[in-house]
Amino acid sequence: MQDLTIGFIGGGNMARSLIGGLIADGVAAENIMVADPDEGHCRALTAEFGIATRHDNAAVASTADVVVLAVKPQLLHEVATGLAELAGPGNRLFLSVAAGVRAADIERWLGEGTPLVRAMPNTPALVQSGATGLFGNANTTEQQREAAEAILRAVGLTLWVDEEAKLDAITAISGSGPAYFFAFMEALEGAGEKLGLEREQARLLAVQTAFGAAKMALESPDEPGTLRERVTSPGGTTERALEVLEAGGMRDLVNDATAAARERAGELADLLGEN
Ligand SMILES: NC(=O)C1=CN([C@@H]2O[C@H](COP(=O)(O)OP(=O)(O)OC[C@H]3O[C@@H](n4cnc5c(N)ncnc54)[C@H](O)[C@@H]3O)[C@@H](O)[C@H]2O)C=CC1
Ligand SMILES: O=C(O)[C@@H]1CCC=N1
Repeated sequence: MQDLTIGFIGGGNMARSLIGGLIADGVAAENIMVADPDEGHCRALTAEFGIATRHDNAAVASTADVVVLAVKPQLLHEVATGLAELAGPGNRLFLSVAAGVRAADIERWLGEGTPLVRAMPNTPALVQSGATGLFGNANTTEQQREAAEAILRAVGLTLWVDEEAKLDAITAISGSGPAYFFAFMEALEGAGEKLGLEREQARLLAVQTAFGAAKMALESPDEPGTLRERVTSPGGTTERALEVLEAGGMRDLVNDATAAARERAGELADLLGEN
């Protein structure tokens, strides 16, 4: 992994998160390059991580062992067809992080036989606490799968799926998931303010509590349900609050929200796969 050269096509939020995590994990800045038409994004990445940036996708892809496709799903067709000369059977590995674009479509755009891994990471990769689902097409070698996994493992947890459709579920749970937890933190911060705390105090308490709960849930042998029960004294304050959340349909809401996200991933795949 340390010797791999990694070329990012697109240097936005997700690329920045992955690059930050890779650098923090000890990958040399010389082994990472980014192509992005946005001068501001390029300058910011060079200033923050000391990596080289270009405006030319092919120039970056041609020097990379692994090409990470990190543009918006709607741009992937144009970007992939522009890199077709650098792809193909037995050639470098392409690693797409785009939500809702199927491996078969990306392979068709790059060229049949191209080794391709589809990944669904999330932005906590920036602080090496990401969660990524991975799916490799039939053209990938064991070594290439290991390379893809090593890149994503450097920034958090990785998990392979044997059916590509499961990536859409992963998108709904952990790809989009950080936004749900941030939204909950925002809500808790606002609620704290309404209850008379300073905004800053409420934010700190909300964020630290989310962190503490996540750390406990990760480190404890007990399930989240058991940890929840331990906070909930019979006849106490937590019980009263949870009753309100349950009565408001919290679980149904979470089911509906994640089903909607998964459906959107499928819609995007159908729409973008028409190209
Ligand atoms: N943001 C997130 O939490 C996650 C995003 N993803 C996926 O990552 C991909 C990128 O998303 P974000 O980073 O959020 O978007 P973004 O908009 O922050 O970044 C996209 C970057 O691509 C650049 N770009 C535009 N046209 C280009 C071209 N022709 N060639 C090269 N670069 C070009 C833009 O200037 C921008 O810097 C998407 O496909 C998304 O589905 C996946 C998991 C999580
Ligand atoms: O919202 C999106 O479409 C992307 C994919 C997962 C997180 N962000």
